Amino acid sequence: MNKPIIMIGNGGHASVLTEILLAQKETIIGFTAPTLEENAFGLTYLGSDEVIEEYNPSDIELVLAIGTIKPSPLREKIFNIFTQKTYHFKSVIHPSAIIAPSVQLGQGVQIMAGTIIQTNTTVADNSIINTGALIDHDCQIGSHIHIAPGTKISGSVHIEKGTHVGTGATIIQGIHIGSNCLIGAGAVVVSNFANGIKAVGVPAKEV
Ligand SMILES: CC(=O)SCCNC(=O)CCNC(=O)[C@H](O)C(C)(C)COP(=O)(O)OP(=O)(O)OC[C@H]1O[C@@H](n2cnc3c(N)ncnc32)[C@H](O)[C@@H]1OP(=O)(O)O
Repeated sequence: MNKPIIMIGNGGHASVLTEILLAQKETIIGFTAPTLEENAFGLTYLGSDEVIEEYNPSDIELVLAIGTIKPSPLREKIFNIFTQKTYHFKSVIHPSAIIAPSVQLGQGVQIMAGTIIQTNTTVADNSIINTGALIDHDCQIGSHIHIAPGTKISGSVHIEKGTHVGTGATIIQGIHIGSNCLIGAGAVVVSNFANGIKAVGVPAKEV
């Protein structure tokens, strides 16, 4: 039997994940947030993140439900704090996602509706592949990455940890993008980018 879940976060991204989990008949104990908040699905407010430690790591699973719009250390920090304490982050995968059998997924990945992930691609821990994103063959998507809605990533692209690829961006084949980069919405990436770069436009240029 699946373990009951605690959601960390209560924004729009949390709502999308909650709806997937409820449709999959998962049991959600409640959610954590810094302060008492209403929840769109009537989930119970448990308190701030520290309350999680009242639960035995072997009795529950966590879902990191905080969304991001740019590189942010927060998701990585929370993931590391709780995995070091032996808590496990559940992956959330929408049933409409098409994921090739050879794809390797890390812990706590979130694969939203309408995504396609092709042969031999890897998606490492705690990354979000958001609604309708396409990732073709042999890509390496690092940990703590957000591939925003509608992004198109061609074959053999390597993206390092913590990078945000903005809504509707396109990346041609074989590109390497370093860690903690911000690729703007709608950008067309045709050249490599080093760590920490912000790039926008068609073709994408560093800004
Ligand atoms: C389910 C979800 O919602 S997930 C969320 C997904 N969201 C995203 O992926 C958002 C990605 N973010 C973006 O594209 C942002 O516009 C950013 C990060 C590239 C720029 O944001 P900021 O740093 O705040 O820049 P700001 O909005 O002040 O604009 C600065 C300039 O860049 C331009 N600009 C901003 N974004 C882009 C873009 N994506 N492409 C080209 N130009 C851009 C602006 O027009 C402005 O130009 P100007 O100086 O000539 O007027």
